[in-house]
Amino acid sequence: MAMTQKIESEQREADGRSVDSIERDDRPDKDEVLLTVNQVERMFPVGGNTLHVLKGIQMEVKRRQLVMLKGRSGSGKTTLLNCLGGLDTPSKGDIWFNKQPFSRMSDDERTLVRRKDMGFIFQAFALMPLLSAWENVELSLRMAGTPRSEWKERVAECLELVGLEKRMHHRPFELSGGEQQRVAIAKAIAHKPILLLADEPTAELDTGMSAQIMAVFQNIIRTENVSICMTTHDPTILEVADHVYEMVDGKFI
Ligand SMILES: Nc1ncnc2c1ncn2[C@@H]1O[C@H](COP(=O)(O)OP(=O)(O)OP(=O)(O)O)[C@@H](O)[C@H]1O
Repeated sequence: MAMTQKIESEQREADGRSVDSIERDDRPDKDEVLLTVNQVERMFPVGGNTLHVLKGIQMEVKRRQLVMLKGRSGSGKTTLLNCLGGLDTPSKGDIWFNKQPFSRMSDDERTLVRRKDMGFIFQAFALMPLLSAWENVELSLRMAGTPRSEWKERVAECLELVGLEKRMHHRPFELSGGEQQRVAIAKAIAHKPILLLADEPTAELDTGMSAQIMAVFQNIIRTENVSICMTTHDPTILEVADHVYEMVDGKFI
C-alpha cells in the first residue's frame, strides 16, 4: 500500500468509519432528500411590467450531495439560490427543507431555520477585514449563539478542515484569494449547518485555486455530513458535481 493511501486509510479509520463505508456512503440517510423545489416561479414588478425570472423550477438536493446550478449571466441562478436560502420567497410553487415547508413559514421561522441549518458562501468572501482567520470563524459562532466554551475547539477544527492550520492568525489581506475563500468556508460551516449554499464560490479564483476549493467542498461533505448547492459559470469544475442543473432563461433544460 502506498504511503499516501495508508495515511488516508488510517485517517479514515481514525474517523471511526471503514474505508468502504466512506467510498460507498452506505449511511442510513444516504438517499434522504434534504431540499425539494416544486414548480417554483419568481416574478418581479419592473416599471409597470412583470419580469418572470424563474419559470417553474423543479429540483432536489439529497444528503451529502454536491449539486451545481450552471447557466449564463442573468439566467436566474442567484434568484433561485436566494429562494433556496430563504433570503427571498417564490411567487408560486414551494420549497421544502429538512421535511419542513420552508417557503411557507413566516419570515421569523425561516430566519431561525436559516441561522441554525444553513451556511452561505459568496464570491466576494465576506470576511471582516480587521479580524484574523480565527476571529472571523469565531464571530460566526458568536452570531449563531454557540456556547463560548465550544468556540476554541470548533474554530480550530474548521480551520484545519479547510487546510488553514498554519494561517489561523493571518488577517484577510495577508492571505491569497483561495485562502480567503477557505476562511469563508470555515466560517460558513462552523455552526454545523446541513446545507451550504454558495454563489459562484470560485469566480474570483484561478483554475488551480478553484480545484482546491472543490477538494475542500468534497472533504467537508464527507466529514461534516453537509449537502452543498452552488452556482457556477466554470465548466472545469462541473465534473466533481453529483448533479448539475443547467438553467436557461429561468428554466432547467
Ligand atoms: N429584485 C429584482 N428586481 C427586478 N429584477 C430582478 C431582481 N432580482 C433579479 N432580477 C433580474 O432577474 C434576472 C436574473 O438575475 P440573477 O441574478 O438571478 O441571474 P444569475 O443567473 O445569477 O446571473 P449572474 O451569473 O450574472 O449572477 C436578471 O435579469 C435580473 O436583472
